[in-house]
Amino acid sequence: MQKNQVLELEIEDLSYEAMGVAHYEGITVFVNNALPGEIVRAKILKVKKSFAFARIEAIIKESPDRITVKLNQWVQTGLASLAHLTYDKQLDFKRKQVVNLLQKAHLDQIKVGQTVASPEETGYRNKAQVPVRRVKGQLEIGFFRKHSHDLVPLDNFFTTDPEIDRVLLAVRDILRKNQVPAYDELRHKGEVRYLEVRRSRATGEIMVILICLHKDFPQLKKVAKEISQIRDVVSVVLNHNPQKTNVILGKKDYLLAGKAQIVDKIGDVEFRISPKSFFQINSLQTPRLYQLAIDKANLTKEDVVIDAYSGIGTIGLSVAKHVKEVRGIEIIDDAVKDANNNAKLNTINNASYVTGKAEEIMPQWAKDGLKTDVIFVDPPRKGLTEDFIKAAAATEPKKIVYISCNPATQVRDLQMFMELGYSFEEIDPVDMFPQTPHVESVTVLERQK
Ligand SMILES: C[S@@+](CC[C@H](N)C(=O)[O-])C[C@H]1O[C@@H](n2cnc3c(N)ncnc32)[C@H](O)[C@@H]1O
Repeated sequence: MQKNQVLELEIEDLSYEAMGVAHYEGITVFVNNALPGEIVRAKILKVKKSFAFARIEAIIKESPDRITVKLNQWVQTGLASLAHLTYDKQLDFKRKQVVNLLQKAHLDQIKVGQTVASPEETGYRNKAQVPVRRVKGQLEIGFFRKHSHDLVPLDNFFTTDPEIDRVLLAVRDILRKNQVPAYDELRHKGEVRYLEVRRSRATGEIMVILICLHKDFPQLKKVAKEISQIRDVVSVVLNHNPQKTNVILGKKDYLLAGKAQIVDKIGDVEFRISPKSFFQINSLQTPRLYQLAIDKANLTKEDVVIDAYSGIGTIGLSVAKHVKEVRGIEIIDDAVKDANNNAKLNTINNASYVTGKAEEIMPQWAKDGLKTDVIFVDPPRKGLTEDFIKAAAATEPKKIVYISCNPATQVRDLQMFMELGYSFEEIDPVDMFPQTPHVESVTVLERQK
């Protein structure tokens, strides 16, 4: 097989990154935008030892599950790389990810529920973070083409709340009008690197964050004032990122206009959200995810609960009214301050949060003899560490509720809990990210007597 060769391929499967999978002369070929059951003519873009990447030149036989996507760029950029598949089949694809992982781990007896559909299939995101670059002489916002830093200009972000799109475009036009230079990555020059916009579904409040190379530039005051006049914008913040790096956010935030936080709600609990706070991005699906976890945990008024990887306290504060006490652990100090303030804001007196690494605090608590009834974990994609898992098991909770945004690390961690005397019967996938291949999943581990 050679680069630029054109081959006829039969697509057998979808990879976990939503690429069509075919085989040719013992080599696995990943074909962008192709669906199982399709026969395509594809051009080879890159060849490695045992796999290759290809692009569709023509679809010879089309899948009945393919739908026409209004803007090809949504799929090309990875913004919505599953948008060409019907929503029902997207849900099946996510369930199958979990089934395959369990099979690989020889856990075929575990039941996998149907993926819980999102109430909204598009326009569900409460936050957008988009690059700003100069394209053909003009400041543009958009998304990078997959595996590159070429900006594809966009004015409709499809999975984002349309009210956020409205503000993104208004800010883009203000930057253009005031001739603010976009960031130039090659020369490490210019001003605005990214735009972030967050919107509360509950209150309609909008926060705009300009992520900039310098913390000041000549047009900044005027630009901030004009942005603050866009309808529903209540907070304008500058995040200063002077580094030559792919990391989006810098360390420092400066309030330019309005308030430092916006208020959102999950169920009946209010949350103040700061620029850097992690907040689940699918506003309507989040309460369903938490309710599922709460129902599965069968909480009682006597329970002492740990909320590990707690962010601004969303899970712990949502369960506080069902239990005796909640203790949270989170690594980002600002998020911990927000969590404790959010407890006060909602007059929740039985929840408190501490700053630290969950894998260090948990062993300490275990050593101090803490007895807990239920531990909720909601770690980042890399999952839990061995130290955390051992310490969690050593505190002997009756149940461990594991919410995960990466079923691969979740299944790995569940196997370790099994070795330590815990078992589980079922995993429930929940679709928090329609049109993308991301899978969220929930399971409850129970201690064996
Ligand atoms: C997937 S988020 C979940 C946040 C929260 N439970 C929610 O649903 O909004 C994971 C959180 O874990 C935090 N985190 C990452 N590594 C951590 C660690 N080693 N110890 C404690 N928290 C950590 C992150 O800062 C982030 O807030």
